[in-house]
Amino acid sequence: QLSFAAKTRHFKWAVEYMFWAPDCQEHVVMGINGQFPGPTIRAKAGDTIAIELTNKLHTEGVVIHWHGIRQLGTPWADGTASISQCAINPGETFLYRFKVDKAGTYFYHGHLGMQRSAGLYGSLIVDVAEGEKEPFHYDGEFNLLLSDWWHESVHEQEVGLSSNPFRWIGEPQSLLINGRGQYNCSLAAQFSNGTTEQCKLRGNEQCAPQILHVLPNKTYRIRIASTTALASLNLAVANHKMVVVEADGNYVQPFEVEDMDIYSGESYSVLLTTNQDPSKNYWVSVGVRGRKPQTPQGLTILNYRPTSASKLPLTPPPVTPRWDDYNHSKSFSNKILALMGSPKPPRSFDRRIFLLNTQNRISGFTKWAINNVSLVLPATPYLGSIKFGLKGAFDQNSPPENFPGDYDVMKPALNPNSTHGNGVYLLGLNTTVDIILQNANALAADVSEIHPWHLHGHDFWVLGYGEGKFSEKDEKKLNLKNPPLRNTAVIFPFGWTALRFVADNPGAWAFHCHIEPHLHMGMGVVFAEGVHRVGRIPNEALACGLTGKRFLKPTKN
Ligand SMILES: O=C1O[C@H]([C@@H](O)CO)C(O)=C1O
Repeated sequence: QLSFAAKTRHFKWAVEYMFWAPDCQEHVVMGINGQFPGPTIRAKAGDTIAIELTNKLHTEGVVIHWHGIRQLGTPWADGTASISQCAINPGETFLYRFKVDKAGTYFYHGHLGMQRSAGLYGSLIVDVAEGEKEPFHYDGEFNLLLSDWWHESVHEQEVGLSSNPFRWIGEPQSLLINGRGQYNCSLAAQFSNGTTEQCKLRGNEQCAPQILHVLPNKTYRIRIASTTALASLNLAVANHKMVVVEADGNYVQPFEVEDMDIYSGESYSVLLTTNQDPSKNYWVSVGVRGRKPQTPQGLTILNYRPTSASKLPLTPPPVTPRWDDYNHSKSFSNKILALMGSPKPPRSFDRRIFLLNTQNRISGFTKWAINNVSLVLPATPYLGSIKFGLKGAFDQNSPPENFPGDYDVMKPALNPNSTHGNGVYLLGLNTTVDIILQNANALAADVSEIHPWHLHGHDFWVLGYGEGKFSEKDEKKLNLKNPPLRNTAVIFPFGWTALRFVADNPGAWAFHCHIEPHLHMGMGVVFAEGVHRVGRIPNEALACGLTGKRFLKPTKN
């Protein structure tokens, strides 16, 4: 007798600051239950996850977002401060209870201020339901959670970004693989002509690399997710090709690559076959793309058993493609197509919103704005204020659907001034929405940066990427046949990206650049749909701002 009953998986977590040495230098990180990164959650599709999260920080609130989980029917568990819930105060506990409905590689992270940059993250892996099969075979698996790390505290970073004159955070000191990097030494020092010392690690240090132990002639699934604050990354395994099979919890048409780009907020699964000389070990390298790299590669080793793991590879680590070789990045992104049989997008849209991304100034402060509105989150979370009709909670005017037709995206703005805002795009329930993300020149001439945009509560189809300003002639380039479903998609410098989704999940949802300092500087919008259909929101999610005042008063409902 087979039992297909889904389980509820219970966890008790405490979030706290602790001393840790992610890259061999001790600093303060945000940990969960004494671990950095936080514990890996493993569940099966259809399971319910129940996490009692206690805030053990001394002076600040906290929330956790379950990145890639759509929160169907539980929008209050999305973990976005000021959007889906009130921040959990020090000493308080909040219950995150939600269903993981779709197998895939996911992660979780803080979503208040820049707490993700402070190290509040971990992996969430959903296996196929009992009795179901993945559409590919593998003998074993690994999980790589990639991040970037600064020695300056996140508090200093936040204040710098919000100061006039502006203080940029600069490039990360280290890249971390599963929370481990090496700052003052390199595993591959012998191959560089620099002055970096060879790391002398025993293997039990917090910064010692996690070695991938494999057997010859097997196929391994490597799950890769990026929760970087800033860096776009490229991953390669020396001498080995990878076959991409999953992106953001959706199956893709398998394709082979020698290296892959991964942007903050994205996840992938690749298959790697151990068909190389088993008497050797091989580098796994992670390097910076899209910004001038000033950060050494993150490294670990693929170790063929029974070869000793301490035997270093005899050749240098793979060379990361040039940071500004965008053709290489575009070629990778354009290969990602939905696996045959995946859900197809509706043939047409009900509403198309153009979102122009610009870097701006507001009274001398440096900001990012969308259609000239830089997002400042309100004190009352949108989910509650919309549901209870508390009109004073945020600007009731809809934010702009478009930008001036004569805006030159190839040049710095003629007038870089912008305004703050907190309005919401109210979407008709079950309507099909197109988003054209339009990149532009930043404040400085000839500069346009990569921005990975992440949507909460939904997956979208990526209909295409293009150069310059989106125009009518681009319409026929859109892929309606087999576009991939994702929750994160990049806009390339001076380019556009077209997305389509169905607004079928009652709730209030963030849509934002996943670069942490950019979100801090206002680079996001909020969508809401069908909020009147949302069930009973837990009181703990409402205990602040105007909803707090309302429900602290004794009322009859
Ligand atoms: O938002 C940003 O600010 C800096 C730079 O534009 C100004 O210092 C940078 O590289 C960003 O991505």
